[in-house]
Amino acid sequence: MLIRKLFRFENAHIVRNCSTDRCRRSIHGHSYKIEVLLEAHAFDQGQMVYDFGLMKGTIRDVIDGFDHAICFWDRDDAEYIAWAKHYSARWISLPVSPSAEQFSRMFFVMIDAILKNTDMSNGEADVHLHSVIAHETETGYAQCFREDAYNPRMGEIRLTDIVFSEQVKAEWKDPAMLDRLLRGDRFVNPAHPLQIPPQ
Ligand SMILES: Nc1nc2c(c(=O)[nH]1)N=C([C@H](O)[C@H](O)COP(=O)(O)OP(=O)(O)OP(=O)(O)O)CN2
Repeated sequence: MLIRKLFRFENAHIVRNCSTDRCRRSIHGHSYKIEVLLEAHAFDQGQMVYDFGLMKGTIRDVIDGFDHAICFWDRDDAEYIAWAKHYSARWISLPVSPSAEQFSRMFFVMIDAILKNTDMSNGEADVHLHSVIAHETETGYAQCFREDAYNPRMGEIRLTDIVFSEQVKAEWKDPAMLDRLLRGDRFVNPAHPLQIPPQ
């Protein structure tokens, strides 16, 4: 079974080398919608694949890091990158170009790492990330599956190569969240007593 949670943010970019002239030479923004699809073949104790509320912790925080920020490919022109960093407190440097396709891959890699580093506390069985859909506009989206996220032919995305500005990190609920993720620290979901005992 699949479940899906939708997140939204506003973000600006240029996508170099693409066919659309407005897109490759002019800074423009999008109201992104990110769909996170989780899959499991058994339920937790609440008879859910994964409680939607649990996705409003670290997963929501990392996605919200992109809100009101400018994203640039770390191979872009050095002068442009310096300008973006100077004039925008919130910026993110990416190891790949900020196309919808690469956004979906990048979020897959980040959310996959978060879930793999999370200690489940409510009997979740085999919940895992199925795919991530990045809607760039009302009419265009990209969907990343596991085989896309780690496909070197699409460019390698290492967590260490996604660099968030100090302002972005300071606005996270846990400003050390990324460092903790990179160190492999565990994220622990809250435990709670059951109202109805299991059969
Ligand atoms: N496959 C992709 N194609 C394009 C991407 C992309 O990320 N992946 N990105 C762009 C631009 O960012 C552009 O702003 C969005 O393109 P488009 O869908 O053509 O935007 P419109 O606002 O013109 O959409 P309409 O709904 O058709 O008016 C270009 N291509």
